[in-house]
Amino acid sequence: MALIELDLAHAYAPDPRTDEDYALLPLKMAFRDGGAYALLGPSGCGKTTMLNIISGLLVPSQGTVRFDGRDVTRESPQQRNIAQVFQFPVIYDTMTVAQNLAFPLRNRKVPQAEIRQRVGRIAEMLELSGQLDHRAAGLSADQKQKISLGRGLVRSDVSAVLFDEPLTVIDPHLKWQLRRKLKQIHHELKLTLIYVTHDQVEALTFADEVVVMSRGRAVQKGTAADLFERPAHTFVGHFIGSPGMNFLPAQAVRGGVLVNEQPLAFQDERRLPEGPVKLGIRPEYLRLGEPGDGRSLPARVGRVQDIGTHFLLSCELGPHTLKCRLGAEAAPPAVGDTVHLRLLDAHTCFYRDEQLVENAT
Ligand SMILES: Nc1ncnc2c1ncn2[C@@H]1O[C@H](COP(=O)(O)OP(=O)(O)OP(=O)(O)O)[C@@H](O)[C@H]1O
Repeated sequence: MALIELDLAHAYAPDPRTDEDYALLPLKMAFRDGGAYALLGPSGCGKTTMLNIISGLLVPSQGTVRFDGRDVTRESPQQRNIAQVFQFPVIYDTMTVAQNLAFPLRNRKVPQAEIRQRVGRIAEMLELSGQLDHRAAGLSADQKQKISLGRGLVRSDVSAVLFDEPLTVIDPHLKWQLRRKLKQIHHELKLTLIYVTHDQVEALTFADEVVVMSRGRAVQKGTAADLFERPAHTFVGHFIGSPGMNFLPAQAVRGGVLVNEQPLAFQDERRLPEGPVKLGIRPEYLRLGEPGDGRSLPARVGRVQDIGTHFLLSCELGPHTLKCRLGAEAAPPAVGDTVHLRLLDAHTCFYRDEQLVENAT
């Protein structure tokens, strides 16, 4: 396994007459030895490009890739000792499950006893022990993809295992189980895993740290809590959470902020640079407050959805909509009511030029 360091950018077709059209904007990033990471973002944001640069399937148009300090930028996946699992199963139908799992080890001339032991362990972890002697041809797409996952994980000497949306073909129920299983396997085998997905639940359940990407830019790398509590960019606020963070234009003034011309007081001491800001608050951190408490914003309830465990209110504040998640224990307000939405201080974030403004407290 290896510490992986990227200091690079990539353009597929650099155009010398204009600025290069970057699929990956200049970035510096490290993946620690033994960590579980996810690259998360919408279609076309550059996830696969980054993964292919890490694996060696793609050479970046500028910069370097280092494994444990060694420059591997021009080395192949084999030279880098990378295992990869793709969206669709890559297995040999004529071989048995055991032979498929053993294949990467045989290729490396691993002793027979060790192959047996390692294949047995991986099969057990992925609940494939009962099918080891079955021919892969007769198995379902789910089972075949499990074998692909097993082949990716079977070697203990790899620098990293890279997964590109590996659960796409998997049935939703099994997907949930496999996600947890992968996390458990990571815990036991301590391999460096990097996992590409556009599904935030998948990324957040699997990874210790998630790299959120948007339009070729890695906008934040952090734990699930970092991304939820302190999105570094408004994109992360929108993208993470269901629904995402609410944003309101505001004006930072001495001693507080103005929203819709209304002063809003915070109990903790905020010292924001004065001027226009965007206020960000997650639906989970809005409560029903009292009129005139100086900490709440009046809004009109536009919609109430009963989600079972909670109510989701859509409240209108002038031209803006604020989503508010309320516990199901109390009766929710009715559509058309005026409510006073109280913002929980510690969970309120401020943005300037879409970037988080850190509080000087
Ligand atoms: N071989 C290629 N040649 C030219 N442009 C490419 C090539 N592969 C990807 N791109 C472009 O680079 C950008 C990033 O693509 P990439 O496949 O890395 O995104 P992604 O986040 O993995 O998307 P998806 O989730 O749809 O796979 C996109 O604009 C894409 O059109």
